[in-house]
Amino acid sequence: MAVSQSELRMKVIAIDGPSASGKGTVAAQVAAILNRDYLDSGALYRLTALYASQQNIDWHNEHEIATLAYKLPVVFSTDSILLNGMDVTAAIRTETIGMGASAIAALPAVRTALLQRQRDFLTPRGLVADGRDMASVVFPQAELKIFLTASAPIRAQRRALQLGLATDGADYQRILNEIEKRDQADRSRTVAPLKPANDAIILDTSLLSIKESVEKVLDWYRKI
Ligand SMILES: Nc1ncnc2c1ncn2[C@@H]1O[C@H](COP(=O)(O)OP(=O)(O)O)[C@@H](O)[C@H]1O
Ligand SMILES: Nc1ccn([C@H]2C[C@H](O)[C@@H](COP(=O)(O)OP(=O)(O)O)O2)c(=O)n1
Repeated sequence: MAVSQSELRMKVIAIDGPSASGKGTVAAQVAAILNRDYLDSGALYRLTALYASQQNIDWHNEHEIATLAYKLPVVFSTDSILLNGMDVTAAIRTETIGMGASAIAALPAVRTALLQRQRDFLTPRGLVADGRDMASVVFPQAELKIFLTASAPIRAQRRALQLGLATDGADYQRILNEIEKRDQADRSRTVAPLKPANDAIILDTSLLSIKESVEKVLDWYRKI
């Protein structure tokens, strides 16, 4: 009997999860080991938020931001991201832009505008994609779906270390507050909220090293 399109498994490993859980790090390493492309979908939301702010467009202006998102002039290369010819690799990583990304990500027209752009990253090489809705919306036929998480205090410590800040005191507390605020916003929105897909495997990395987290994903991949 013929297999319908909806039954076909896509050569995609979807890795979703909350902020600073390690999705990007694990997804990029798994992609390199399996010789696949890597999609950092959050970067597209961050780029859209940055582009809007550069043009003084309010992050709640759904129509204008969706229009920008459709024509985002972005070039991804191995170690940099160019927006309109400008290197914005570091500029999109600030927590202000993270909050902006989270705000515009709640607008349905913006998500629709970025949908095809994300799907276009899939080539015959295969893809490892990280974000919030890789498994539920963008690649529902992904061959493996992981929901990567860790406790909020551990994620805040990881983010602090990543930014070269102390893992206690005022900086840590501010990062923890920002992480919890963004998680809450991403979980409670009506479109594509942050939550594990029904068929996702939950990987809590609170007590795991990066190497162990990558190994877990590869172990599951070998079993599919
Ligand atoms: N399992 C882990 N154990 C310890 N640190 C980790 C682990 N996974 C990721 N990290 C570190 O946590 C930080 C945040 O990871 P990142 O991949 O940027 O998260 P996300 O993409 O989910 O926001 C990075 O500095 C990364 O090296
Ligand atoms: N697939 C995605 C990816 C990101 N987003 C939104 C929600 C997030 O708070 C922001 C930023 O995402 P990003 O993955 O870059 O953020 P973190 O690295 O996890 O802190 O974008 C989304 O709604 N859907």
